[in-house]
Amino acid sequence: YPTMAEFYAGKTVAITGGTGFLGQGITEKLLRTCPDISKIILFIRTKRNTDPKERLKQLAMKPAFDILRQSQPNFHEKLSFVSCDLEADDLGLSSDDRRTLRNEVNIFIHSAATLKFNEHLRISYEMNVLCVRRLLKLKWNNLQAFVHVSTAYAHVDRKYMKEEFYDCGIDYLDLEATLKWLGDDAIEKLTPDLLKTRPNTYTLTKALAEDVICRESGNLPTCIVRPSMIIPAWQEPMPGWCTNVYGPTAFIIAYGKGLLRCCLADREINADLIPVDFVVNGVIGAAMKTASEFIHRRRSSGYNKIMSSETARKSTNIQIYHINSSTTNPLNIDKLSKYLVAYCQRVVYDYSVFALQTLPAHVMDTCLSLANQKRQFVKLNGKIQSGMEVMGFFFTTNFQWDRSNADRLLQAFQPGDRKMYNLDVRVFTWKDYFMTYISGAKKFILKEE
Ligand SMILES: CCCCCCCCCCCCCCCCCCCC(=O)SCCNC(=O)CCNC(=O)[C@H](O)C(C)(C)COP(=O)(O)OP(=O)(O)OC[C@H]1O[C@@H](n2cnc3c(N)ncnc32)[C@H](O)[C@@H]1OP(=O)(O)O
Ligand SMILES: NC(=O)C1=CN([C@@H]2O[C@H](COP(=O)(O)OP(=O)(O)OC[C@H]3O[C@@H](n4cnc5c(N)ncnc54)[C@H](OP(=O)(O)O)[C@@H]3O)[C@@H](O)[C@H]2O)C=CC1
Repeated sequence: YPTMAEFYAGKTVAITGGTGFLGQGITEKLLRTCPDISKIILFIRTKRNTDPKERLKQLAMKPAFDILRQSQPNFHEKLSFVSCDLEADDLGLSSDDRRTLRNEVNIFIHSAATLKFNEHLRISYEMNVLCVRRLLKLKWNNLQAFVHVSTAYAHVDRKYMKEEFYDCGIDYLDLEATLKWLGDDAIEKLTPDLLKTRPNTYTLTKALAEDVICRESGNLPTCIVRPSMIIPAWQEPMPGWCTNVYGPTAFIIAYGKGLLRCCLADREINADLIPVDFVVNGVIGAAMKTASEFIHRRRSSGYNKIMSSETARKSTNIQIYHINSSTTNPLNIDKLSKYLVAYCQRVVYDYSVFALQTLPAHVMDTCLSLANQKRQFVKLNGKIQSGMEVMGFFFTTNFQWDRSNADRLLQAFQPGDRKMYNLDVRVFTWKDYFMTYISGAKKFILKEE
């Protein structure tokens, strides 16, 4: 395998979700560490009346690029965009942009998704599953790697996950046909039956998307990266860097602000959290390995007929990489217990929340009202509790992951790259990292010094 910088020299990379947390990290690292990369094309939609062109400008000003801006002030010249709407039939792409993508893109990274756990199944399906089907059909002429970002929690109907495809129990073609004629209310009623033991529509649709990759990617050089819960950066682009409050981040902030005291969690479980820089390295490295092997095989790429799920799973050579922490550097929730009260029994949790959070929130709001100020604590407490409801499943269930493939991926990197694109989480201690996490949340989310 070549070095990462050699591999990406002269390459055109396209990224969906480039405006998101992981996408920003990937874009920054590629530009900073692979100086001869030709171009990065970001899929950007119009959002809150801001068009993609303006959003790209705003993106280049974001903190993710602060370090890069110092060494390469003109880095934005390598960034371009295609205007998209990934929920639309034609992905919202113009015919010119389709042509550009078909002919120019060498590496494609699909990171866009809706991450809302409780999203309506129709929206979650369209964004997380149907969009993947549409992207695979783009008739890529020069593609060397198609990297699909999934999640280590895609198959949470199991307790132990290998880096392989699993039967989802639902055929996405059947589901897609059903969603076409069912109304939104009926879908909502049917959703619990479809989820079975899964906690939410997010995990179901991410699992179905993997089935799409398995059955429909044909000869395209494809791989899947499954990160666990992505949290602020350990080191890159800067310690603590983050852009959202997903996963435990909202709770850590709420805890720091004195709004959270109780957690619906089992102390025995290992929390699988992974700083974003390791995931960025995994995606960049997986693309390099997939493409290098593809170039070596000199197989023609192209879109094939859809295979049955079982045949596809038996015959596939698509590599899957678990980028996680608990396999090699576990974080036991018990270690957090001096900071908060964790209850795994529902009834005890409900009473504790009432006594330690809800009641004080009402008292505080009453004081605010008396002082003629706006009430806020009851509303905030409600948000924290609804967040805890959707996260509770993950805080009370223990999972284990095999990560042999991810370890082999690191071995495929040139010795000089193994540090710069490290995937081995044993290099930090959780105690030290948490100081970084907390100061990152303060700086990048709360905008406090
Ligand atoms: C010291 C305390 C430590 C506590 C630590 C506890 C132990 C840690 C154990 C860790 C175990 C491991 C966890 C594994 C989790 C696996 C997850 C799977 C991995 C993935 O693939 S990533 C997907 C991650 N997705 C999310 O995290 C999304 C979670 N959020 C949602 O689903 C929704 O936002 C939510 C919370 C249901 C609200 O939805 P909705 O009402 O429709 O509104 P919005 O989404 O528009 O958001 C409204 C409002 O809520 C804020 N928000 C977002 N996330 C949370 C949250 N987790 N808790 C509380 N509030 C949240 C959001 O920012 C919005 O705020 P505004 O102020 O803008 O209104
Ligand atoms: N964050 C995490 O903890 C984990 C994430 N993952 C996976 O990693 C990937 C990236 O997640 P992350 O970066 O954290 O998420 P973010 O929410 O930060 O980013 C999501 C990205 O998807 C884009 N997107 C969403 N809907 C559309 C749409 N209809 N059209 C075009 N773009 C759209 C968003 O664009 P816009 O800016 O326009 O909203 C944004 O760029 C996802 O596939 C997720 O499932 C996996 C495990 C854990």
